[in-house]
Amino acid sequence: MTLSKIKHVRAFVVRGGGADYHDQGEGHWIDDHIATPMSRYPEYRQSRQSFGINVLGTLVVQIEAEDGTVGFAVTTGGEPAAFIVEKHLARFLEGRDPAEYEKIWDQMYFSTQYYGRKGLVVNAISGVDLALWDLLGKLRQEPVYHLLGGAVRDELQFYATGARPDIAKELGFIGGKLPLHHGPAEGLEGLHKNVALLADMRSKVGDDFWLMYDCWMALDVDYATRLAIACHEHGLKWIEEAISPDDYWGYAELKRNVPKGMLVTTGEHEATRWGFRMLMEMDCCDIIQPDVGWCGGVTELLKISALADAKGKMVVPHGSSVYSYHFVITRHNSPFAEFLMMHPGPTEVVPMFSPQLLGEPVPQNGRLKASALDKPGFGVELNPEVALHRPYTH
Ligand SMILES: C[C@H](O)[C@H](O)CC(=O)C(=O)O
Ligand SMILES: [Mg+2]
Repeated sequence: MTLSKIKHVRAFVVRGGGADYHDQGEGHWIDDHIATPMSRYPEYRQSRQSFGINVLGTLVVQIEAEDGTVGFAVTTGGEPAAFIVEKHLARFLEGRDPAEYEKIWDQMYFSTQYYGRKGLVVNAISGVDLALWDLLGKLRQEPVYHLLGGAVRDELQFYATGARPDIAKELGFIGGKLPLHHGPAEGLEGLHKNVALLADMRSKVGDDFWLMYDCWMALDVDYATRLAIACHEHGLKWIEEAISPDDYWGYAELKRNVPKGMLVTTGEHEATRWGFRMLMEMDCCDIIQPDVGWCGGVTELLKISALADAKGKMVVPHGSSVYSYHFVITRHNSPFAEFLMMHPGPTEVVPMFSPQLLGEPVPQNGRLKASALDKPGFGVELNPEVALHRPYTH
């Protein structure tokens, strides 16, 4: 059966939250003195927006078929990614059958390899790939998770990322991941503050609730090792993205150094089967955390996940909202999912990519039924009240 062919690909930029979840207003927990690789400069320590974490904004990719059906997806990458989609990637889709996602991915990746491979270019490729899967689901009138093989369990269970794991526990999540506030440049005093915050949270949530630290690439192996050892008595379940994603050797060392039972996780800034192969073959971590909108999209995540399965590694995607939900429900080696708490407090559950998506499901009591995903494609629509800007055409 041939599907309606792809007529047009369009790329837009949107500001204000959504897929670029760091693009939030003042006073949001996600921009409150969180340790980063830039924390070594005092002027960029208090706010990540001060060094430009939110400069790009959200990329929206729309793919329209000849019968008028439109698939779309959101990711980060903003205007430069919109340029890449319109001026370079669109040619590999227009006039083609949407079911040819393998060939389309291959052509997008290898045609950009001389300036791409990771980062922004792979974000752009991911955005196109996700929009293509959304279109495919809408044309076939099936949710993406059906196209990926169907659910292997009835519901998803989530841990929550945010500044208030104690509230996340009350809301029914299985664990809470805190942002690390102080990096190596804040010395022993900062290290003690990091440990004290975890100890305080542990006293609030009790022994059985998972607590994790997200270090957002801010540390070095020595500091991360000391942090892990000091946090062990407070039951830190995992230490996430402790060092630079380029330092595979450092991750391998950290994994050897952390106390027995503590997990090392990373991968949200890694991309493609080759990047994740490196993480796995160098034994860098226990859980890989590809972001579905950054690692190459669903087409590439299927390959990454198969590799991880064969190596006995869990795949727990970073954020990614519906793009993660439709994937995680189909895989045994993805036993739970992340929910990023985008409420400024964060004291309430609000949709992760709010306000950009309509119909974006949220966990109830830390869980989401597979049936909540039972709509064609990824099951969401673009909020018509969000202002779209199309900087380039082709
Ligand atoms: C909280 C982290 O610093 C970051 O903003 C999100 C992240 O890395 C995660 O959810 O994982
Ligand atoms: Mg993280």
